[in-house]
Amino acid sequence: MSVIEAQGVSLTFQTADGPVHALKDVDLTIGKGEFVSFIGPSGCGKTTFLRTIAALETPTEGRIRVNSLDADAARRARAYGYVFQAPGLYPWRTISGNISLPLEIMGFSKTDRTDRIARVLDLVELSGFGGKFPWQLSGGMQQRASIARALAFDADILLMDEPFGALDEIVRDRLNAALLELWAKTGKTISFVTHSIPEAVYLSTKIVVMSPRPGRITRIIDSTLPHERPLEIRDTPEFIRIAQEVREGLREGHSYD
Ligand SMILES: Nc1ncnc2c1ncn2[C@@H]1O[C@H](COP(=O)(O)OP(=O)(O)OP(=O)(O)O)[C@@H](O)[C@H]1O
Repeated sequence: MSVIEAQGVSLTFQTADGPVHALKDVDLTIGKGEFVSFIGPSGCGKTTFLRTIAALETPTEGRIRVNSLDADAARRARAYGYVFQAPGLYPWRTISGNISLPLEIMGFSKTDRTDRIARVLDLVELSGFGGKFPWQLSGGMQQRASIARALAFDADILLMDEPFGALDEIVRDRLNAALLELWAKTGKTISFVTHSIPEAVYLSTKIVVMSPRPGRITRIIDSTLPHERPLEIRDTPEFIRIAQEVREGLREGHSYD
């Protein structure tokens, strides 16, 4: 069953310096429970594509369907949680208070909010930190809190825009493993933007390689790795082969010329 469907999506920004072709003829189907990573150099349209799925941008051509709804209707139906590059937590609210905010806006009852906050804090292994303020937590913990916030209203889709890009490699490794565990536990469909080849290969069931000017898909790679992935899987020949395929895809798009 397809959860996200893009058909012939193009998006051109009109700027003072002329048109910028952020997306060109993007066709993609994401099935239920898939973990799809978008990889490509700066400016290839990864963020724009995620924002288009979330109805934060409107395609110039083509169409997007999310859970069989158009992108606007899906946004109103709260079909997904969105995790941004920076945690974006309000410093004057505790971690629980930050997770609670969207739930308050959506009109969840106090009891329901308390239950949901406890459940998502547990999912991201932050139980016991709900009463802390963001500045009392490390960068990795803050990013986990922002994931908890996106999970709290239990949408079955998670859109993640390079959530671990600013973190050091050790923390990132841990969060990658935690995210896979969470994905296995919840069965959510995840769209994930990254610049990192190992991160894309480690996490994904499908890797979408993109290239800039105009932003387009150059290759879609279905992962042959098993769903169960200890971090050591990164040293296996199969992992290295898929990473090589991603690298070739990037080169094909002349991304690093
Ligand atoms: N609101 C906007 N107005 C004009 N141009 C824009 C706008 N948003 C994005 N762009 C341009 O569209 C292109 C795609 O940008 P986008 O941010 O989607 O790329 P990206 O692959 O996510 O890059 P990065 O990896 O640096 O985040 C870029 O050339 C960018 O400058």
